Amino acid sequence: MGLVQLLKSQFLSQLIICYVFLVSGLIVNLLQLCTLPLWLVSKQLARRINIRLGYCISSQMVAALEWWSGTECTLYTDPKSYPLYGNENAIVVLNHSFEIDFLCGWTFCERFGVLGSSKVLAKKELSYVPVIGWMWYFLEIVFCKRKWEEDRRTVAQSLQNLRDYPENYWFLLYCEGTRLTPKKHQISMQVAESKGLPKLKYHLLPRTKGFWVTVQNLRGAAAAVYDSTLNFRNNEMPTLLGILNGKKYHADLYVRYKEMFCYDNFNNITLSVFWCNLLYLRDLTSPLTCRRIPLELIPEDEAECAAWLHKLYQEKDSFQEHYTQTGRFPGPIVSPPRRPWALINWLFWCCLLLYLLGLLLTQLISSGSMLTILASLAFCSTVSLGVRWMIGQTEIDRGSSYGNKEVPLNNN
Ligand SMILES: CC/C=C\C/C=C\C/C=C\C/C=C\C/C=C\C/C=C\CCC(=O)SCCNC(=O)CCNC(=O)[C@H](O)C(C)(C)COP(=O)(O)OP(=O)(O)OC[C@H]1O[C@@H](n2cnc3c(N)ncnc32)[C@H](O)[C@@H]1OP(=O)(O)O
Ligand SMILES: CCCCCCCCCCCCCCCCCC(=O)OC[C@@H](O)COP(=O)(O)O
Repeated sequence: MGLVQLLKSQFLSQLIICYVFLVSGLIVNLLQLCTLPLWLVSKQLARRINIRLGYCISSQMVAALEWWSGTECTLYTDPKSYPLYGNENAIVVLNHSFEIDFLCGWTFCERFGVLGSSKVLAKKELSYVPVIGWMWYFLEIVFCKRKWEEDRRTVAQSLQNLRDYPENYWFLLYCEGTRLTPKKHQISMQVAESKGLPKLKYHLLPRTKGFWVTVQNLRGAAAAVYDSTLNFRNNEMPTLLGILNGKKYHADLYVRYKEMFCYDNFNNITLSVFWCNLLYLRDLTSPLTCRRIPLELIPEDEAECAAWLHKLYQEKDSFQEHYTQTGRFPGPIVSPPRRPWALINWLFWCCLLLYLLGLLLTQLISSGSMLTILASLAFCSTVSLGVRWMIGQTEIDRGSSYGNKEVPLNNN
């Protein structure tokens, strides 16, 4: 083990990273709170400021992945769709199998310049997590209780609010609704069987209502769906603690781009693909090629949209099978390079907060008061326990019981 690796694995280094993240995060949360009156005066300006404040927090986690752990992220996609990424609003559909899949998603957001503005349909419980959850409140993240009777109205309303968002964003949807575990997989395949759907090997059965409501409410605001499939090399199951330990992983992300909708109803679909190319790609040399999926191609009818999504997941499953067999996704690699901004932001907060910590410690030691020193130690322990609890939110073993309950087999 080299000296740098040894340094990264030390508890003290990790404690410092967590301290900087937590304190800077709380400062940013406070600044976000201060923007509240501005919402009444200029909503768009308040949103733009919050995008930048949010970036200060989320980019620290991206910096930890890219610069501390040195994790590499490879993108497999269509070079012709590539210039659109980050320059249009899009709905991203991603598999939910890994503890740090959200962080890899963030990394791609960072590389395409949409990190501060990126959105997600997140479970309500995450809104209570200090720093990240509180930041999300100001970034107008859409929360759901995973109870459709309650969500159908609130989710639609929150999505409507995003229609006039001032900067480009990616809206992330984990249609599986929860992380993959063997038990959840087994139960969801029972549901698939009861619905007469083919079984999936690598995914849970997607929940279709969130996807339908998102597509319906973002029509005209988002241009496309980026169907993304993530995997890690060497069958690794990366963790946030691994990242903090400086462990390097290699993520592969496939964003599909095939002319996959040209088969069912040749005449109509061919025509719409042609118009989509005209509208979005301005490339008429190959009118049958549907690169990323334009929103116009997704059925408006709820049942048809659900069937469309189920088919998409069957195809996602085949991409994972391809990855398992060959160790790569289909298509060319067009990886965007990491940018320095996340690192610069991180170094800024490190310098500022370590300087302040140094001042505080000097004062503490020179005061010589045992009570103050003990109180400070107790405070530090509480902070580390708090951060450990936050990290626990990303751990699959500590995940929710959603999708764990057996359902009657005759459920149609
Ligand atoms: C170029 C680069 C491209 C890409 C880069 C990649 C990504 C970057 C993009 C953006 C990054 C942005 C942010 C990332 C940061 C952080 C994110 C972190 C975490 C947040 C993630 C979460 O919190 S996931 C959990 C919350 N989200 C969801 O649940 C979404 C999916 N769920 C739904 O859509 C649901 O439908 C719902 C939530 C809207 C409602 O749920 P509810 O349970 O009430 O209803 P359902 O309809 O789903 O359930 C009833 C139906 O389901 C059937 N059923 C029952 N049991 C099961 C089962 N075990 N499995 C499947 N289906 C089941 C049941 O039969 C009912 O069927 P119906 O036929 O009646 O529908
Ligand atoms: C600079 C680096 C500092 C790192 C140290 C600080 C760590 C702080 C950790 C913040 C944690 C907040 C993470 C929110 C994202 C969690 C993503 C996630 O995966 O959520 C799970 C849900 O999708 C589904 O839940 P389940 O039903 O599977 O249960």
